[in-house]
Amino acid sequence: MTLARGEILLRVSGLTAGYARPVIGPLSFEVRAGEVLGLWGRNGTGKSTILKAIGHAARVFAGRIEAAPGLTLAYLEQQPTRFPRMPVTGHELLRSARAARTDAPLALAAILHRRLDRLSGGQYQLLWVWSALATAADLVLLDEPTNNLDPDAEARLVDLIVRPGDGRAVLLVSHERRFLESACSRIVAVSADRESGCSS
Ligand SMILES: Nc1ncnc2c1ncn2[C@@H]1O[C@H](COP(=O)(O)OP(=O)(O)OP(=O)(O)O)[C@@H](O)[C@H]1O
Repeated sequence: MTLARGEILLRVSGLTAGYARPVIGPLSFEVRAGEVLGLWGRNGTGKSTILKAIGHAARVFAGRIEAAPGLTLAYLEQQPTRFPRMPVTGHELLRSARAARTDAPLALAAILHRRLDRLSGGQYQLLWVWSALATAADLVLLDEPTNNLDPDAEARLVDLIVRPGDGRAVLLVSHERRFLESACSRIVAVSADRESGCSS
């Protein structure tokens, strides 16, 4: 898909989402090409549920999620499963994720030849996030990508996310306001109070 900067890629209107019962909403926001949008809220407010609803893994009770025609998504769930003890390397992970970008930052490039089950939690997390960012997806959904990261690694994560791209967008979920302020061009606050929805 050819992306024009500022074009709306995803529009969420009056969304109420959940599982057996609604847990979040109503809320509305849009994601535009080229932006990094953050969804901020306290633990348990329903941030992950919003991403799951976008990824068709949670139920939509009301409202709409509209994607631009042909939009491709990459979705990284919270707390990625560690690979089992197998001789799978970072290079192989990127190949299986169909990573299109070859400009991995040096710190990551240096560990790509190593087995995934021998990386530290932080190294693994950065590589895992890069495996989504390096795809050709138009919109990358990242759920709590700071898991396992110390402040230095968190700064490297911000560098990965804000790298100049080709118009694709990132939608980030986190309870860490400071991290979102470093990484995002815009932040939407999500409230657990289902009457108050959200605000930019
Ligand atoms: N699969 C599920 N089935 C039923 N309820 C769920 C399910 N997953 C999450 N919930 C509930 O939905 C509510 C919102 O959870 P969600 O994970 O979306 O919040 P969150 O804001 O992402 O939280 P955190 O910051 O702690 O990750 C919680 O009350 C949670 O218990």
